[in-house]
Amino acid sequence: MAEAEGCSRSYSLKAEHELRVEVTDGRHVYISLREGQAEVFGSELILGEKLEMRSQKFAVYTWHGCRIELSTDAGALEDVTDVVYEADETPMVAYSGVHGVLEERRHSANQASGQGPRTIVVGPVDAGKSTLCRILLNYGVRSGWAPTMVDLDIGQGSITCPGTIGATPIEAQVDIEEGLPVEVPLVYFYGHASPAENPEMYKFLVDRLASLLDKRAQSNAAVRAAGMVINTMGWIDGLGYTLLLHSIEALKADVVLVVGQDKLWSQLDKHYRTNKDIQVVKLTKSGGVVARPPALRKQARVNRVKEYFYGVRGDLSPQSQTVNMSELRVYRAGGGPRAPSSALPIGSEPVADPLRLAPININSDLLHSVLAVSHATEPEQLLSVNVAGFLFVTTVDVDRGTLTYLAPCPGPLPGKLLLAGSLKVFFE
Ligand SMILES: Nc1ncnc2c1ncn2[C@@H]1O[C@H](COP(=O)(O)OP(=O)(O)OP(=O)(O)O)[C@@H](O)[C@H]1O
Repeated sequence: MAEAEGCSRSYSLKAEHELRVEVTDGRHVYISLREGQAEVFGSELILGEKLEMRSQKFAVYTWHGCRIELSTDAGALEDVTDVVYEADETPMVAYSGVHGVLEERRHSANQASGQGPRTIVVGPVDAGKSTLCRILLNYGVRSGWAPTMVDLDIGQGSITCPGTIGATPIEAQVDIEEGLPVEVPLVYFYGHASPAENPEMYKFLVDRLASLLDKRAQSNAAVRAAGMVINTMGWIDGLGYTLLLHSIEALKADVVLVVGQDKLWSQLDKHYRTNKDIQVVKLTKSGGVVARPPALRKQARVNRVKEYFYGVRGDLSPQSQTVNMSELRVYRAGGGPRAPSSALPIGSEPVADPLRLAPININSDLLHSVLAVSHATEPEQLLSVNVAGFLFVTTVDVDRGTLTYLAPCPGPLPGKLLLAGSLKVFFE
């Protein structure tokens, strides 16, 4: 049978327009800038360079007009994309205005050897928070800074595996094909997909991350002046709102960007009205943001774990290793009682201590779990020390007393202590 031929289509975009492309899951399309200038979420396209966009939902935006070509290896564009359309209304002018304000603050901080803007992006799910963070980070990089990206969204994990919070300096524009750089991020393992599982532990880890970032900023004037861009989770009601306030304060955010919900903006604006150090700004959500139903969100989590082990392009070779269970020491937080009943007032129930670490028996419950390998040398340090990497449990053989895991690279583990949560994913 003859192979299907590829196709290409050209799009001429007017100034301040964008081409929105939703690549079908599991498919890819190529984009290439043919004339003018354009960017994808703040990362500039290079004239003539052909980029492969896999399963991504993205927009090519132009400030002054451009010509873009979309092409396939085989078959029609419609076979690999859910939708492609041009939009003339975008919030990019407002986003660029925010960047202008952050720039002024960075320059003032630089001159005074002070702290640059610590910007936190908040809003409901599917508001375009991660996208706005990426645009602001890219604009910061293009202006010569290396701002710190902080990710508090444990559900998706834009820096590394889901179930974590972390930070990484952004020194170059975010790679359009690969996403955020994953080298040397500072990562803490929370281990669950929702902060509701153990809110005290979530707060503890945010505090820990914040204090390390403070230390880093204190010792480096350039890092301090460049500031931070902080991405948050989309849970903004009840406990979610309380955790959001905690994150704003722990990370000493002074610019709060609210995307996609007037109610949240109004709540935060009221809450910080008397605080002259915190500016709350309302921003419009882009009409291009693609909503993900819970099933797709779950699938995105699985894909993210898979990417950690196999790479975005599937070009990494994780190692499968089988070890005796006795060689591993796995702990979980939040297990044991806070105090024995006898020590509590009559009638009160012992409450589980959310930060207590307890060793766990290795059995089939751990199958398909993501485990964090800690840099900690003692179990007591497990929550306060960042993680070195992750393992994925593929087989537990209770009869033989062995456990088989996937690790990103061969050789001995960088640490002997492991942390487990409730995060499980299923992939072949
Ligand atoms: N202008 C746009 N055109 C096309 N796709 C877009 C545009 N803006 C954002 N998207 C896509 O919409 C999806 C959701 O956006 P994003 O991840 O930024 O939202 P979020 O608020 O961070 O989501 P979450 O609820 O997971 O926190 C992403 O796949 C993103 O690439």
